[in-house]
Amino acid sequence: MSSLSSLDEEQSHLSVIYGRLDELRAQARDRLAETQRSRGGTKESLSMRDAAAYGYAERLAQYEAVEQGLCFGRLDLRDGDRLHIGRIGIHDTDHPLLVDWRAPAARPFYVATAITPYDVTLRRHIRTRDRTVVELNDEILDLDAAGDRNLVGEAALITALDAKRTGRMRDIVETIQAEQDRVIRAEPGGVLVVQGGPGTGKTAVALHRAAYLLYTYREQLSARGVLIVGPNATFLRYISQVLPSLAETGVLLATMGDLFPGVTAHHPESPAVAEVKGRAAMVGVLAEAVRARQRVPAEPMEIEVDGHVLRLTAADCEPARQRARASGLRHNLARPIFVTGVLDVLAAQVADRIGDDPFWDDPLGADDALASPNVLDDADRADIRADLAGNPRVRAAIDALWPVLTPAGLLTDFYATSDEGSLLYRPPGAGWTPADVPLLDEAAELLGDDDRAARAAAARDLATRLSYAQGVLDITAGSKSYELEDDDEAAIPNIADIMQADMLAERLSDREHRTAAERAAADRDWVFGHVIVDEAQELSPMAWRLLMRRCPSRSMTVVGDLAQTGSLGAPAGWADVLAPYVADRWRLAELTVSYRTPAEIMDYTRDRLATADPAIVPPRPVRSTGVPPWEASGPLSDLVARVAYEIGAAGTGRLAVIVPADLLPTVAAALPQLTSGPAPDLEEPAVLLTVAQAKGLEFDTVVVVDPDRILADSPRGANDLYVALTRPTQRLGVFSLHP
Ligand SMILES: Nc1ncnc2c1ncn2[C@@H]1O[C@H](COP(=O)(O)OP(=O)(O)OP(=O)(O)O)[C@@H](O)[C@H]1O
Repeated sequence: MSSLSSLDEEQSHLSVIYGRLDELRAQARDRLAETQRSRGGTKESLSMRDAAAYGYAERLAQYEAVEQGLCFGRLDLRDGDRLHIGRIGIHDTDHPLLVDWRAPAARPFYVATAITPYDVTLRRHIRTRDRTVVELNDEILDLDAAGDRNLVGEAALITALDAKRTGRMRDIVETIQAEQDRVIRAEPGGVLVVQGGPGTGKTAVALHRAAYLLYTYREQLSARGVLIVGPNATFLRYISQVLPSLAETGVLLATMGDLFPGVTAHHPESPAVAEVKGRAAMVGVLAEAVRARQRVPAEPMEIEVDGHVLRLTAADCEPARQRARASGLRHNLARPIFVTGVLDVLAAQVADRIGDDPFWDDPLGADDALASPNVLDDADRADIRADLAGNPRVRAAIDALWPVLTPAGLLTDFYATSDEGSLLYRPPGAGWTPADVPLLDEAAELLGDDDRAARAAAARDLATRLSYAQGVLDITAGSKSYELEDDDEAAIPNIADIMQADMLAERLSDREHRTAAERAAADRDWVFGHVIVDEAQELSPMAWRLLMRRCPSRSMTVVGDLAQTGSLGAPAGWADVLAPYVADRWRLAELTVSYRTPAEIMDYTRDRLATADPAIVPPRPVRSTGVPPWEASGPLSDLVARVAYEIGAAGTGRLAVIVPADLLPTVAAALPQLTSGPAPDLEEPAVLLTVAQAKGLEFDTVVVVDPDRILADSPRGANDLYVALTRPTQRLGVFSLHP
């Protein structure tokens, strides 16, 4: 396709673009160095300088990240204009050298067809290696040349799809297809559901959408950040490098287990337990658990104060409890109302005793007023209440009735006091699981923030920073007396001269430098500008509640495939998920073409699942390899030999063996060359995974072990097998183990 003169022409333009990139890089580097060198100034100017340094460093990182494949396309327009499309926008002094793929002007590169050419006469895909143009692919967009296929940049697409996998997902900016582009560039408002079968590019689209939204709505979104939720840590590692531009501006990649700050929730648990924890009914169960911890004494409580016994009965405390509950405040915030009520009861008992005037109805003379049986005034009563409030025994009694509760404390106690035979029973001290996170979040909502622990932690943090800052100042002051004996040198400002310890401590807190994502990760009350949920079919109703709390604007992109649902108790349809939050005000976009899995594997998958679940209809494949899947059966030794052969055939590509969860130890022992474990390194040549671990991933070659067992292992067995069979990009083997 590429003639020498076109190659030369593109090469010279590419060299100009890289030349400009080098200039920009040098500028950013110089400015960063300059900023780092400058010293002194007010607290504000120091913090502005830090922010500027951070910006330059970020820009430099971005320039580094686009070194490979900087420019990948060209559009020739009807009016004679020519646009080069690339990973970032680059301008010369007066005109654009390269248009960012996210800019509106770049859009025709992805959507123009011969039928709807958007004024494009030629679309060129430019393939480069390092800084050299190696191949051009041109499409003339005129109607006569249009075939029946509607793939944009087919040659470049097929090259990308055929490429060997590396264990990391790659960006698709060079070959985004029109149906994908529509999702990527859709308006951010409201909930957009993207439904598509395996390999239709849902994850790729979700990530590119995040990049697009941050580019286009930077003002609104970079302050609040974008949350991307994925199914597990391995998957997040797999996608984390796709778009370096995402790292710049506050995208938080997280699993559900990461979404309760301060809690690490990656402990495993059975799907059946996770299902129960995920039910919507847990909202009422937890609310009841909180009410059950708002007590009145079952038996009268006796509290000894200063040698006298005070009594609290259920009848004494009930009005206080009712008043506190009726306030509508959350548990910890309503507590002071209860405390006040109980202290009133106790103070009245004390006042009755010590203020009792035994002669109140027995006048001593003309000026002994016959008014009240009690000689105490309001100030006396206030003192009594204050004394009682500070009394440890009174405090303990109140704590027993209406304790301050933390989400973790409540949930631990709730599990430990559940029926031992029930799925929810768990002794204290067991680790948190991902399904606990929405419950912790729900508990936090019910309890109201008692932020004493957070405030104490902040105070401790400040104290540490202060002492560190003081240490820095002491060291520099000490070094001054050693090194700077000469008066002139002593005039050079030292850090101790320009900064007080508290100022330095504040700078060390790094507040201004934290991106929205970093701040969001530490703050349960953070509200994101946009939330993207990948593998959304797996989320429980409780998980949805948490996510909706993080996104009250409901600016969300929900990406998934109901046919790949593995979790028990997951929704039957997107309407079920969304109705409680947005009624029917959500949009659906469908992706219909599978870019990952070749026709031979898709045909096999459809036939294999036809009886297990005829409702599963694999998406239309975009290419074929000519290599049909193989089936075999035999003892473990045969599997070992088969896998060894496939590892050889995969060459530099990646291979995965996917097994039912309970077979993992046996197969791992027989095939030690496979990497396995809770967080396997996908960049290794060959890995061993369960179906749950393989979700969302892909490999050049996949061997699925014991498909019948995968089918039988779970009520969602057909969906699990569908996931397993659709992971390969090139070769599939299916092996049934016989003893
Ligand atoms: N337009 C495209 N150009 C090049 N590659 C693409 C394109 N769209 C998707 N792909 C590739 O197809 C593969 C599948 O994409 P992705 O993992 O995003 O699919 P998915 O729909 O999320 O799949 P699953 O449901 O199985 O998780 C990836 O390798 C991705 O890079």
